[in-house]
Amino acid sequence: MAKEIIEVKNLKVHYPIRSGFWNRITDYVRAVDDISITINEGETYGLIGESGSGKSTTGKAIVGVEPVTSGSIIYKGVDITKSKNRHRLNYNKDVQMIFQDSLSSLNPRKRIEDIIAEPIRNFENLTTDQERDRVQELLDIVGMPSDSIYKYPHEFSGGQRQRIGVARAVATNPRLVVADEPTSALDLSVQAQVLNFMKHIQQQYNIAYLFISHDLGVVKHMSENLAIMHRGRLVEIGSREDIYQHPMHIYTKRLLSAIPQVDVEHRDEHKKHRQEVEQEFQNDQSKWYDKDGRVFPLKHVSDNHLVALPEKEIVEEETNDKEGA
Ligand SMILES: Nc1ncnc2c1ncn2[C@@H]1O[C@H](COP(=O)(O)OP(=O)(O)OP(=O)(O)O)[C@@H](O)[C@H]1O
Repeated sequence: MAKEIIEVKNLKVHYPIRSGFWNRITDYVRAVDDISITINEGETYGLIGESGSGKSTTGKAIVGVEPVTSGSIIYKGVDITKSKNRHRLNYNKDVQMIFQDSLSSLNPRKRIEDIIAEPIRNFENLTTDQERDRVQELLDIVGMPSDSIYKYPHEFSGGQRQRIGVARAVATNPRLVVADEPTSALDLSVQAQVLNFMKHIQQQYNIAYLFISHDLGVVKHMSENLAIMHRGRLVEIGSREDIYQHPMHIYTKRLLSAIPQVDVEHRDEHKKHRQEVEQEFQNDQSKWYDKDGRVFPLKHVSDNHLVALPEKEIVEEETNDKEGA
């Protein structure tokens, strides 16, 4: 059975909105609103949703760079949102992040050697020679030439910088890497290369990824499990098969229909399907949200497949399944 590495329970990150003469809090942006996910050792867990759905905030809260409003993040049996002691220190070593924009996330004034060595220096006491060997080894793992250590981030292409970002993220030998849209700024062909070597590193070092993306197409062959996020909430959670073969929420179906079609023969058919799904999504919004305009809580449709629909809809889905069987 898969061993879990991290359990996020009822996570909320709310930002106050202030207004008026006294600058009082009048409302909150519910960037993350009651999210629960479990990531297993060595797996890729896809967190998917459109811009503004709360994916990055979830990722940053897990890494610990965004304050949590409520909820818990359990690592090795400890809630790290409450623990500031040595458990927390190990957590900072074991959980790392890769960012979308490698140009702004890598310090432009530092050489690659220092960029990659920085996280190692925070947690280990290596001699200069040991440290250089380690950096060389990491560069080798991500397929970068050894003389890269003397260079600066602007001397590399986007794809190469992303490799350097990955080398930095895995430098401390982490158990979980939160990868926030790591390929979305790259050309398609480079995207595939980066995904391939991320997969390769994962297998070699048994790293789990929380892979954040707006595109269900990108994570299709990477993720064992996926969570679909919308308006700060989860609308569907399931295995790769659940999400790609049996999507239940209209929002998941909409994201699936947005995957670009390479198959020229079926392009018109795909376009028509996309329009139908979009129409369904727009037509009956009241069906997908509660009276306050919020996404419904998740409910089980099978052991690991959960969907955010009103009770009535789920019963109908189950009945249909039985009828079809
Ligand atoms: N520091 C902040 N203060 C106030 N609101 C914020 C803050 N950070 C994020 N938000 C809001 O929270 C919501 C979720 O943002 P978030 O960046 O997590 O979404 P996202 O799904 O990652 O989108 P994108 O891919 O565009 O980054 C958005 O409405 C955003 O404007």
